[in-house]
Amino acid sequence: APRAAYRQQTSDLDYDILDDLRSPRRLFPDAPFQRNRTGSADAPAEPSQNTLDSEKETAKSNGIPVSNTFGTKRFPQAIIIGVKKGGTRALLEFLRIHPDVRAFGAEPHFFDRFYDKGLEWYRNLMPRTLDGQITMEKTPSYFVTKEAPSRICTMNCQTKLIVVMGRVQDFLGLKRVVSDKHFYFNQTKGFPCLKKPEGSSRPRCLGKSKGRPHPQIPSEVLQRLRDFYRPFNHRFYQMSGQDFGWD
Ligand SMILES: Nc1ncnc2c1ncn2[C@@H]1O[C@H](COP(=O)(O)OS(=O)(=O)O)[C@@H](OP(=O)(O)O)[C@H]1O
Repeated sequence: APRAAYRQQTSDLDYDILDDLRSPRRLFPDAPFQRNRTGSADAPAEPSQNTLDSEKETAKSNGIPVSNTFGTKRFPQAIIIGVKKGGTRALLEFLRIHPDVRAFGAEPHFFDRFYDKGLEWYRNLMPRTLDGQITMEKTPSYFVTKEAPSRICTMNCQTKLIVVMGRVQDFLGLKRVVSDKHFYFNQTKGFPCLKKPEGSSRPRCLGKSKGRPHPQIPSEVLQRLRDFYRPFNHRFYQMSGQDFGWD
């Protein structure tokens, strides 16, 4: 029988997508595996040594074991580095609809917490990719880790760093495959969710930790926050050449 690829881990990883994975449902449970897509990409960080040593990764889809020995584990060419609570999980999960994107599912926290484990440990976490596919991960705390940029550059200075903002498919040089037609606005969640894909599966939203109820914030606190962030926002508008109108 297929074994769990990774053991469960601490609670502060971004586990929401695992709501879908603990039962072995996936975002598109009934969709065929795209090339070498496996469950291993969705697992939490901290793989067991057995898993790291194992050449053969086995995932379960619809009760059918799927062996994945194709492709190569590569360092990510693109990393979503932030910002926290900016919709980074949604971005990664939606990008993974793209057949040329493969991602490690949980947050590996390599460049902030686990750097001493070494680059090979990190590379081993990654899903296998074929030529032309992009390997990705997301760990929003890299954005607030001062060592992260130089560490990422030590791995590969060409790594594309994504802060949730705009047209990511263009930035990654991907054909625009993922579009509005994949989503619908879910009133209960208050954000876009994936539509029912081809086949019999149901629409899917991200898990319970997304779309939390927000407290009422007193207007004077909001004003203080706006005043505080205004100069930073303006500097950012200048740097990016775009006025986001956050005032
Ligand atoms: N389409 C879609 N799907 C899922 N989540 C969405 C989406 N759009 C925005 N959001 C909001 O993004 C917030 C979570 O951001 P992150 O995934 O970056 O959080 S984390 O930093 O990794 O914990 C989280 O906000 P809060 O619920 O306020 O925490 C989500 O509501």
